[in-house]
Amino acid sequence: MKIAVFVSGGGTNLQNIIDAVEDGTLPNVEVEMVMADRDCFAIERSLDKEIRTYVLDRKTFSEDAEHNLIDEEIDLIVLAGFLTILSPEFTAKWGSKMINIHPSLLPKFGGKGMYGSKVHKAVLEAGEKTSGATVHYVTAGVDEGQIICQATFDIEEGDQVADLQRKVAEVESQIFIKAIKQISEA
Ligand SMILES: Nc1nc2c(c(=O)[nH]1)N[C@@H](CN(C=O)c1ccc(C(=O)N[C@@H](CCC(=O)O)C(=O)O)cc1)CN2
Ligand SMILES: NCC(=O)N[C@@H]1O[C@H](COP(=O)([O-])[O-])[C@@H](O)[C@H]1O
Repeated sequence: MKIAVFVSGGGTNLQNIIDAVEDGTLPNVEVEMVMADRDCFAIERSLDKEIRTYVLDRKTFSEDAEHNLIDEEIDLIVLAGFLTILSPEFTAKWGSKMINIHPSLLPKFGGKGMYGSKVHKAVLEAGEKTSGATVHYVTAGVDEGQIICQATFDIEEGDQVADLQRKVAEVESQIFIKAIKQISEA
């Protein structure tokens, strides 16, 4: 299964995918290309593994990404810490072959404006006792696609944003690889 990974940030989830391919956890997955919507450390992680890497303008990302995908026979697009909202045209074409990981238990704490540490801040301010991560298909509406899998963790007394970021990263690594593996074996 040939995948394209879209990134915007540190690339922790991209690295988890690269590592899972290399260690045999994802035996029939190949990371064909990485596309970034800004300069970010995920690009370094991609170039380090000599993966074809594009850095696109976020204002025209959907159109430019579509151009790069033509004739590549990509089986799955994976949004890994990706922060640009994709066009309705792009999601209509790729939605059934495109997944995203979100750092909350959707449908809570999702949608436009809810990304990165903003999510964890909102979860803490709401007084939630648990949080987690969600893998879902991607539709025109932000974070509204069919949920594929979720993982939860307890929020402990005194937890701050950094604690939730750490706990989310642990569960994201588990469920993202699990979801990609399930799709690759379907
Ligand atoms: N059409 C879709 N595009 C994207 C989806 C989706 O479900 N449908 N998921 C997001 C990922 N995401 C949460 O998981 C998410 C990403 C970004 C935002 C957001 O509010 N972005 C800001 C800009 C932030 C920046 O560029 O620094 C904004 O658009 O104002 C919310 C949720 C990926 N794309
Ligand atoms: N709504 C999108 C969003 O908030 N994505 C989140 O960005 C973080 C960094 O990802 P990365 O380290 O893989 O770049 C991850 O926690 C991911 O869930």
